[in-house]
Amino acid sequence: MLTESLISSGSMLLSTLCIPNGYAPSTGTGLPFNTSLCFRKNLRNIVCACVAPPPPNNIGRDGFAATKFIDSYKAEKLSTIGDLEDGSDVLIECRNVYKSFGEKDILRGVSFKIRHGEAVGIIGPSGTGKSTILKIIAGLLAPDRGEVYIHGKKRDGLISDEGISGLRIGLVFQSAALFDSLTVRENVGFLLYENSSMSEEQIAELVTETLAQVGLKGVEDRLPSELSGGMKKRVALARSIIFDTTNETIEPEVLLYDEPTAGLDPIASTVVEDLIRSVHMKGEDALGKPEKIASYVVVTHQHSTIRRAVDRLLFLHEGKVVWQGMTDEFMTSANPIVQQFASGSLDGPIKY
Ligand SMILES: Nc1ncnc2c1ncn2[C@@H]1O[C@H](COP(=O)(O)OP(=O)(O)OP(=O)(O)O)[C@@H](O)[C@H]1O
Repeated sequence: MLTESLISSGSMLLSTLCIPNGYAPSTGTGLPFNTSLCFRKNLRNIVCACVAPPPPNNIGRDGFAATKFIDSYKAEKLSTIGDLEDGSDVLIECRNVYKSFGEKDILRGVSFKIRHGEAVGIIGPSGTGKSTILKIIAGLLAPDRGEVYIHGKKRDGLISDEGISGLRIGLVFQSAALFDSLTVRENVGFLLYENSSMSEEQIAELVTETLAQVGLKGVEDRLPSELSGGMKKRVALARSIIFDTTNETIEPEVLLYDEPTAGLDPIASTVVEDLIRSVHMKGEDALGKPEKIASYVVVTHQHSTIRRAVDRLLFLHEGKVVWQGMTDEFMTSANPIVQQFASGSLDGPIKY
């Protein structure tokens, strides 16, 4: 069961995150709980429907606002994605977020927005606070200062906040964080067994379908210990994308991936990178619009993941976003911090 300090209120969240005795997953993060966090109260739908990742406000080209891009984008897309000016397509915003651990100041004024439909990567040197910012977005850690807005609503505490709803946020940990004593089927269907009114047969069928989506077949009855590292990551991915199909409201979803390809060989990395892309843009409704448009954020060190799985990058260094831009700008940036990181050089402003 989750500790009181993490879940102070919000019965829905309590039941969502309740972990039966003996099922504690190994998160590798010191966090004693499951990875998918669902917010189901007071549902509100997002009305905009864009397939292509919309450009962010104030995309920095080495610090300069990309006004030209935004202007041309506005002319082309405003009719379909809603008003960029009023921020209605912003799902998550971190505003001047600070976080320290003891004497260590990790985040020192981090600000950015994640818009509807975006695929965003967070990169930066080790220990710079990338995982910390994901945990703050997911509501697993509270910032010391600054604000986090989920769907336009300020989050005052942790995941238990009442009134933050209509947005499903999943965090896929660096380690797959599966429950060792549960089968793959039970791991993937965990939240549905716990929270939905679906029958066991329906869940089993959906689990099989979802596993097929991530390229796994016939592994439902295996235990995590019987899977390779890459397979475990795919099972974790399946768990994060499974939805209650009997629930009429499809919530927009933001998935947060913490180093999803760490420790994988290049081909397994490609498989996971392509999966991350594919599971988010699938499905069309009767009007041909995407059924479930998700945004996602990937923390990664891998160049292949940057190239294949994300469109926009935030570069975190010394507790701040020091650069942001589109992925194709990353390799050509004149910013010395970015250049050093992209080339892996020992010479430059980043000191180890
Ligand atoms: N719960 C915690 N208690 C104390 N220190 C912590 C805690 N969580 C993170 N830290 C410290 O904060 C710093 C940032 O950690 P974080 O995992 O966010 O970095 P990162 O940028 O994701 O690193 P990496 O790229 O190596 O995974 C590290 O020095 C880490 O040891």
